[in-house]
Amino acid sequence: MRPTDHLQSLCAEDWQAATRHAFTDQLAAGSLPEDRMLAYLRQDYLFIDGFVRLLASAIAHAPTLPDAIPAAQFLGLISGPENTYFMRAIEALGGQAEPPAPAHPVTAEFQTIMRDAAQSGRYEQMLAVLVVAEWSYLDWATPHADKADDLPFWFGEWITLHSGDGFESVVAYLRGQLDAVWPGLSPEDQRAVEATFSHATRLERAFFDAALAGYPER
Ligand SMILES: Cc1ncc(CN)c(N)n1
Repeated sequence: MRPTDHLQSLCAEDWQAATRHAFTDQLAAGSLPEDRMLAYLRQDYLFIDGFVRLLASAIAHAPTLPDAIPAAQFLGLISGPENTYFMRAIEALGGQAEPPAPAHPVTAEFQTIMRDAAQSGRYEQMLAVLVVAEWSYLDWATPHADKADDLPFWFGEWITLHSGDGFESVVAYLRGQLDAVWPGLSPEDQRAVEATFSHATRLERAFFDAALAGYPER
């Protein structure tokens, strides 16, 4: 079994809940209330801030230039077309990206694990969070790809950004990096990757739970 399949199997229930979620089902059906999509995008824009820094750290820790290049190209996509999508969608939904929204507790926890992974100096820890973030989005978005063109752009482009050949190759690359480093890790470091992978998957599920509920005060 590939190491990344092993990691996913350890948190199968959270993975299933995160990738077959009512939030994304409603998004793909076009029935998600616009205020829920706006609130989600404002929280996710906070997530992207930490994600960009984490991806930059992974680029810095990749063992060779060929290992780093696909991540560097993906960073260009996030900071280019995806960033522009956030700007356009938040504005079209009647909101504003600046000043940033206050972070919901789930968003804050995500920011913490991304910062911890980025600052750990451990490539496999960075990859564990990156693989969950991109693979889980590919998994939920792919079954809805054929509906994207018929939806308002704030729903449709969010599906398109996370499906198709280009995004599949991003996920294949990230999984390939983690699969490649796994056999060289000590048992202790493998357990640490398992913990981070499961934590990140739990947070992906909780992020959609909170967005579906409209970020109620706790
Ligand atoms: C919380 C979360 N996880 C993953 C992704 C995919 N880039 C995202 N935009 N937001």
